[in-house]
Amino acid sequence: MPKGSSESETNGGKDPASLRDGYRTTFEQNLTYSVPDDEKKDFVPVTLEVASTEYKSYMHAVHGMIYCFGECILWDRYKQSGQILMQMRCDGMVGFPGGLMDQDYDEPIVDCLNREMAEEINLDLEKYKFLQSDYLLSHVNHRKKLVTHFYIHQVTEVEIREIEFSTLKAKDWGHETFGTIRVPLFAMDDGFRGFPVFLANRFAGNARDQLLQGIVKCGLLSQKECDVYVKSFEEYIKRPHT
Ligand SMILES: O=c1[nH]cnc2c1ncn2[C@@H]1O[C@H](COP(=O)(O)OP(=O)(O)O)[C@@H](O)[C@H]1O
Repeated sequence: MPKGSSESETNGGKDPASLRDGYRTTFEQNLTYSVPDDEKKDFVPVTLEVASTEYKSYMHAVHGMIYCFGECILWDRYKQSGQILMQMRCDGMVGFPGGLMDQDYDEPIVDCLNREMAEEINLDLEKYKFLQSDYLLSHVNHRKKLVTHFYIHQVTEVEIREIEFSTLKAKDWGHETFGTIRVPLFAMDDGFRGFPVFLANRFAGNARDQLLQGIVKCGLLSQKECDVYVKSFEEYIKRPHT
C-alpha cells in the first residue's frame, strides 16, 4: 500500500467511523448556515456591542472587503475609480473571503477574519492585516441564529494586484474558494451590463448589501450613483431570461 494511504496513517490512528461522524456534524452544521435562501429582509443591522452580548450564543461569521482607488478606463469608454475583491465560492455563490467563527474559542473577531483571509486568499498578514479600525457593520439573522460582521481594508493598486496573484497559492483555493474576482464598477451603454448584471449574481448571506454599503462607505461610489445601479439591477432581474 503506498505511504499515507492506510486509514491509520491518514487519520492518526483514530476510529474512521468517529471521524466520519465528526465530519458529518460539521458538514450538516455548515449546510444549515450556507443554504442559499438568504433574503435581505432577514438581516437586521445590529451594533457590535449588542451582537457580542445579546447574540453571543448565535453563530458569528466575519467577512472582509479589500479595495483600492485608482482610475481604470475599459476600452477607452467605461471609467472605474477603483477595484474591489470578492470571491467565487465553491457553492457557486459570490461572497467575500471570511467564514464562521469557532464558538469554542473567545478569539477576537478581527483575528478570526485575518486567519480566514490567510487560508482563503493567502493574504500576507505581515503587510495587509485587517485592523479593528476597518470594522464597518454587523447584521443579525434571527431565522438562522446568525450574526455577520463586515470589515473593509484599503490597499494600493499595486498591492491589490499582488494580493490577486498570490491567491492561487491559498490553502483553500480550488476547494472552498474558486478564486477572487473583481467587481465591475461601471455600467455599459445599455445600462445593465457591468455592475447591475454583477449584482444579479446569487450572493452568500448578506454579501450584496455589505458590498453596496462598503462601496459607499469607502467612497468608490456615492450613494446616488449606487442607487442608480441598484435600480438598473432591479429592472434587469425582471427581464425574461433566455
Ligand atoms: O460574504 C459574505 N457576506 C455575508 N455573509 C456571508 C458571506 N459569505 C457567507 N455568509 C453567511 O455566513 C454563513 C457562513 O459563511 P461561510 O459559508 O463563508 O462559512 P464557512 O466557510 O465557515 O462555512 C453563510 O451561511 C452565509 O449566510
